[in-house]
Amino acid sequence: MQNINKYLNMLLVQQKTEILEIALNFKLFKLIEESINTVSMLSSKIKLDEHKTKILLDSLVFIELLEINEDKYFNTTISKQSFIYGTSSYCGDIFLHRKQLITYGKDMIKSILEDDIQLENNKTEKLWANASKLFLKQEQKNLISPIALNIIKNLKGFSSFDKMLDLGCASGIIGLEITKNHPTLKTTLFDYKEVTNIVKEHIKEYKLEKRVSILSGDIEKNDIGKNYDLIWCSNIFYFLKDKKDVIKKIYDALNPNGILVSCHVEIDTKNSLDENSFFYFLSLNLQGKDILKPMELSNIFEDIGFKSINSYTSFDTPMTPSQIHICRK
Ligand SMILES: C[S@@+](CC[C@H](N)C(=O)[O-])C[C@H]1O[C@@H](n2cnc3c(N)ncnc32)[C@H](O)[C@@H]1O
Repeated sequence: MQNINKYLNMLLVQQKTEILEIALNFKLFKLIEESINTVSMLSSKIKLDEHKTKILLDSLVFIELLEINEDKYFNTTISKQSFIYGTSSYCGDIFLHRKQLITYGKDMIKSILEDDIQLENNKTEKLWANASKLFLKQEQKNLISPIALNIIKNLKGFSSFDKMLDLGCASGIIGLEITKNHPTLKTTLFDYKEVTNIVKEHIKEYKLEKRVSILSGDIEKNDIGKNYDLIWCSNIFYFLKDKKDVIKKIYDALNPNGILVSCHVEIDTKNSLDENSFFYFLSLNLQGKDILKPMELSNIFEDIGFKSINSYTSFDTPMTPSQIHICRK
């Protein structure tokens, strides 16, 4: 008889995520970095009894976020890099937000058994605007921009690009980081109005008011500008009713030889390597938003008329691998 440990072990993941959430909310890694790093010191600082504090710390050792040496706890390289509250590379809110999404997703999953639950559209814009202030800003700055920069700096002709568009920019940080890394590039950041109100603040933070402007609206209904040498477009196609229409709009907005870089999660339901992606997108999928199938985008890019399409998988994108398509007009 085969054992069922694979399925029983799935239940343990929840304990680990709860522990990390508690540690982040206590700003525990910051305290440890400040040498408040014994059970008794931490217990009095976070006002938790010593027995429970020790359990919390030992749990974090098991998930490799802390190390113990004699009676002192120390941050590991990864917790130093990503979980010390207040540092510029802090990614704690990304974890907390995604945990919240997954928890919210549990209700969606129940819709398999119940009537349809749908997100209202006007709420969606507000949700993206709020996410753009904090977690998406952190995620774009620390996790996606380095990948985007690496792709874009290596594009032939990058130094002579004049105009770029970041379509569905959310916090706008990806477009801002690309602009910051080019001496003269002029950039348009496009998203819903409620979202671009937040983007304005980020343009000021980067002091790029002279080179970066905003266009607001609905990608499917409104003008996205023209004469772009480069269009960056990541993680937006899942939300569109007619992808082909929008991709044609992108094509028309590019200069001859202009480049579209598309970065999205594509899921092959028959490929076990896509298991995490499938489950991450499960609640969105249940809300009626299509997951992208392999080849779906590249077929559209080809149909629309892109001359060359260079595609590969990036395993560095947060949580799930993404398919990168570099398409030249
Ligand atoms: C998942 S976020 C991706 C943000 C960013 N491109 C990234 O990769 O981090 C999706 C963004 O697309 C925007 N978006 C989705 N559908 C849109 C539409 N129809 N019109 C304008 N913006 C849209 C959302 O407001 C949100 O900011």
